[in-house]
Amino acid sequence: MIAVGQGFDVHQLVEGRPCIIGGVTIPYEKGLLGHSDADVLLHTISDAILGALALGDIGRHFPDTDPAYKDADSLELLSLVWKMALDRGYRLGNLDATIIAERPKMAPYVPQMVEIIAGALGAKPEQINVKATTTEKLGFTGRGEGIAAQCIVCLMKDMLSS
Ligand SMILES: Nc1ccn([C@@H]2O[C@H](COP(=O)(O)O)[C@@H](O)[C@H]2O)c(=O)n1
Ligand SMILES: C[C@@]1(CO)OP(=O)(O)OP(=O)(O)OC[C@H]1O
Repeated sequence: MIAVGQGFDVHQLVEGRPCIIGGVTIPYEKGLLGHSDADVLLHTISDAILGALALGDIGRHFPDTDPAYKDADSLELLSLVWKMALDRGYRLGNLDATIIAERPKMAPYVPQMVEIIAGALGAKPEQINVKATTTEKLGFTGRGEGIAAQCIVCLMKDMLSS
């Protein structure tokens, strides 16, 4: 059986916060604002996995009103989400994600992001694609007010498992 899911997330860029994307702390003058560490890429991947499992979204499982998730490490949240997939007998087929940001430049950090995501999902780097695009200075991403990310995942399980 194959299950696909998609995710989309946005976080505002502000001064005085670290810029953590795909588990990598990127040197930049601003960082992403959120209840957690605001890792927009790991959030969209988590949402895509939850989508494939028909389990809602990360806000449902880790509410932003719960102090337990204040400054939470999104890699830990992704690991909890991935356990939900494993518990249901799924493994990763592949994952394709896009970071939408005018700045900072993501390309130098993408290989490290892929390694981190593959590690969290027990996958090979070949199963993970992370890419980035600007919006040619248009819109909130183009003005550098925020960063968006989207993702699609394909999960697979043996027809004999429930
Ligand atoms: N924040 C970003 C945005 C883009 N890139 C890389 O630059 C290439 C060109 O981007 P365009 O928006 O002009 O298509 C793109 O292919 C990305 O590899 C980046 O590293 N960081
Ligand atoms: C990740 C959570 C954790 O409380 O908080 P935020 O960092 O605000 O991120 P968001 O993308 O709004 O998702 C909601 C929450 O699950």
